[in-house]
Amino acid sequence: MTRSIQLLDVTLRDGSHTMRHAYTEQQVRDVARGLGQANVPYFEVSHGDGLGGSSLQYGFSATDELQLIAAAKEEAPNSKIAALILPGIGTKDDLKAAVDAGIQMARVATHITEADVSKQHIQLSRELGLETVGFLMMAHMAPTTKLIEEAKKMESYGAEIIYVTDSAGALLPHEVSEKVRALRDHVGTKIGFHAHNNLALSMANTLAAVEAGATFVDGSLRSLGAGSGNTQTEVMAAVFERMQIETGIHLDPLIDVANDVVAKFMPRSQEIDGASLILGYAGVYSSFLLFAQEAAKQYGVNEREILMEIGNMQAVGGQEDLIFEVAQRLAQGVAR
Ligand SMILES: CC[C@H](O)CC(=O)C(=O)O
Ligand SMILES: [Mn+2]
Repeated sequence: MTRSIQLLDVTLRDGSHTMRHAYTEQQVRDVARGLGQANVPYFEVSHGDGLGGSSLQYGFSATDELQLIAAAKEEAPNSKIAALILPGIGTKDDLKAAVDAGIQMARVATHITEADVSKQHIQLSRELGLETVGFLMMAHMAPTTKLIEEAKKMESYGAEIIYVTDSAGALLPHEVSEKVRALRDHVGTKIGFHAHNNLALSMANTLAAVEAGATFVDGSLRSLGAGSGNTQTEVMAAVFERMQIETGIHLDPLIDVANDVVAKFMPRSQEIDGASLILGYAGVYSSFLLFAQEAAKQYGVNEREILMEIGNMQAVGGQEDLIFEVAQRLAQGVAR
């Protein structure tokens, strides 16, 4: 029997962190057109922190995300466009507006232990006729039993796909296998996996997820995403083709858009440098990287020390302010 996988590209959302939320409409059009030509089934467009993320706390978007979603839809009418939404950041009105702009999938994201807050957004997403994902972030921070408990809540609210999201790029392949297999055995939804490459494990972890039963996997072109980026979409498509796993994707135009479009505007190539390695090692949210670098510069302290301390504190998304507090304390030589 031929196996098939749905590939979801997050260049135009997770990549937005690395682009400092400054995607132009033209860049989005060019990437979306390429993804459409390559027959990529799903791709995500929005501020890096999801709908409504444009703010002082997370960074203002240079271009309104609804305008970017509408432009992407025009360029890739046959791909399904997803938007991420975090309850507490994106409102129900943001979700309705995104539907008018052209999304067909909502990915409702919460911290791994906080699925309760996704109820209203998941229910609304279903009412709006969207394909609905529960996106459990920072999956390394909870034992598998807790993951199952939280996933079951999302399933009961109406989620059709539940993601194990390795936001920090901290999971090891055997841990991914265990988590995905447990979901497969205990939850009735489809299962997805989202990786970050901070420990150079994103591809290995993605394959572990697929072998354990995930049928949705995320990637970004040239790995353009937070921290060291995500599993590289075009590489993943090539690997799946070699494994005779059906994705429906045309490899050549995908490689073209990665190299002729994305590589031309990305601020730097996605490598694992000292700081991004520490994200994975210490279990820190990948989108904290640029904040830590900024704080290190501002207070004249070492960015790796900040990230190690943030990892020890088990900081979670929404606690970006802590990064600056830690930097200030380190500059003053004050221990926690
Ligand atoms: C909400 C921000 C975050 O970037 C979502 C995500 O992609 C992750 O947790 O990895
Ligand atoms: Mn991510």
